[in-house]
Amino acid sequence: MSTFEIIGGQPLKGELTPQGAKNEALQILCATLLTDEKVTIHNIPNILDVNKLIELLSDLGVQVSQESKNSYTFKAENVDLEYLNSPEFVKKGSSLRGSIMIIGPLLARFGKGYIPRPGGDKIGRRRLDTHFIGFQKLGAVFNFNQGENFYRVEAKKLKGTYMLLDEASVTGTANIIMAAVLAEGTTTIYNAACEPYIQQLCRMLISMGAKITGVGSNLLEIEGVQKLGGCEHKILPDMIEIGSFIGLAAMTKSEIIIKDVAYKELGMIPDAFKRLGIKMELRGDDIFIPKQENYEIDTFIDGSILTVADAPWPGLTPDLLSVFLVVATQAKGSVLIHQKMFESRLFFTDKLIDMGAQIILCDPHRATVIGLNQENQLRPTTMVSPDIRAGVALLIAALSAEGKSTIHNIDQIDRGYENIDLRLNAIGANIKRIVN
Ligand SMILES: CC(=O)N[C@H]1[C@@H](OP(=O)(O)OP(=O)(O)OC[C@H]2O[C@@H](n3ccc(=O)[nH]c3=O)[C@H](O)[C@@H]2O)O[C@H](CO)[C@@H](O)[C@@H]1O
Ligand SMILES: C=C(OP(=O)(O)O)C(=O)O
Repeated sequence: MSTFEIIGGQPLKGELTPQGAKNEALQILCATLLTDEKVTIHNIPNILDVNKLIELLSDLGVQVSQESKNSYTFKAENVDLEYLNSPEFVKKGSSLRGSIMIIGPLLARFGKGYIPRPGGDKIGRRRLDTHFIGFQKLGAVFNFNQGENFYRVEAKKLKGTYMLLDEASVTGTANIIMAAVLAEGTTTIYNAACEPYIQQLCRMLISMGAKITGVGSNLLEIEGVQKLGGCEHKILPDMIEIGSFIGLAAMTKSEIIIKDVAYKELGMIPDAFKRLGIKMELRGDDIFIPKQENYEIDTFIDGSILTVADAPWPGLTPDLLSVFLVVATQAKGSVLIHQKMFESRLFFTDKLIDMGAQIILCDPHRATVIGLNQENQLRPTTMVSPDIRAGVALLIAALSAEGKSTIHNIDQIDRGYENIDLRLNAIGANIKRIVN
């Protein structure tokens, strides 16, 4: 387990360019399994989870070639389905969440898809029912071996149908879309997730020859086709990373320009930060965050305490609530952070309390933050990164705290943030990576 040693308390200044979006990349990479033709993907982030998935595809027989730093080609001409029965697959497949999305494409193209229980953040219950109920509705037979923790779906032929998803699951929707594009007839998915990740997946599939309407809405109609062809696709900038940088700038009183953010894909993220009092300016497609000595949390119109809560897109993404929480600790005013989707994502607040933050963890889903208005800085400390977003929130806290903090288990951060130490050091941070 590697560690970051951070000397915090200094403002940063400069430009940051967001990496390609982790959660889009995981979907797009799985979609390369849908064709035997060449697929070129640009702006792939160089992060742990994505690299693990690329390795898994390669183990499955996909020809992978890295064309430049962030561009790869994939050709799934000779997929080795036997690999799905190997112990190596069980080990690798279970090490990340995104691997679950190989099932839809494999089922659609080869009639079977297997996966061990996937990994990802331990942030509460993370059920997969939506995925498998969807496959069953398309005609697949589902089998879950509880002892082995192994999921299997098989189908001679998938048939389009109407389905109302039991929840707007992001990876579930992606998986079902990828199965339905090669099914016979029309599939209608209602209560579909519609994050930019899903929209991008649909755009990619359409460019491969799929017939999908309703992109961007929660009602998708997919007319199955016999075969998909190759394509070229560019991954959007990572909106979670952009949000993390906005929070970092405010908390550390830094002037930061975030380059090429694809602003119109950010949904309500910028406005949610503005309600915490963070000033920003859109310059072309860059976000300029000025140095701010203080920022004041808005109230609701009737004067009651603001709530920042997650919701399925176009609501606020749950992946940024940890960052909102840490940023609120130095704001003027109070806010209720309500993490509705996951029940174990707020426990890291203990560490912030140790650092001097005023937080009441009301229950596993809700934390009230009473901002310190930059009057008392957080104290440095030693901590362990519990999950990817709490990890980055703790990194932001450490960069704001004067003195030396240590964060262990930074693999959790590396899962989703490309060379975060080097990129932040380039604009004035002091982060040392200690590889154990
Ligand atoms: C690899 C990947 O893309 N991971 C993302 C994906 O995970 P993932 O696709 O696994 O998450 P899901 O969308 O399936 O669900 C996330 C959680 O929210 C709950 N839920 C979901 C929908 C809903 O309408 N109501 C509800 O309560 C689910 O029960 C679950 O506990 O989406 C999550 C929700 O945006 C993000 O946190 C993850 O970063
Ligand atoms: C929870 C996340 O990732 P994963 O779904 O891969 O665990 C995340 O990206 O915030």
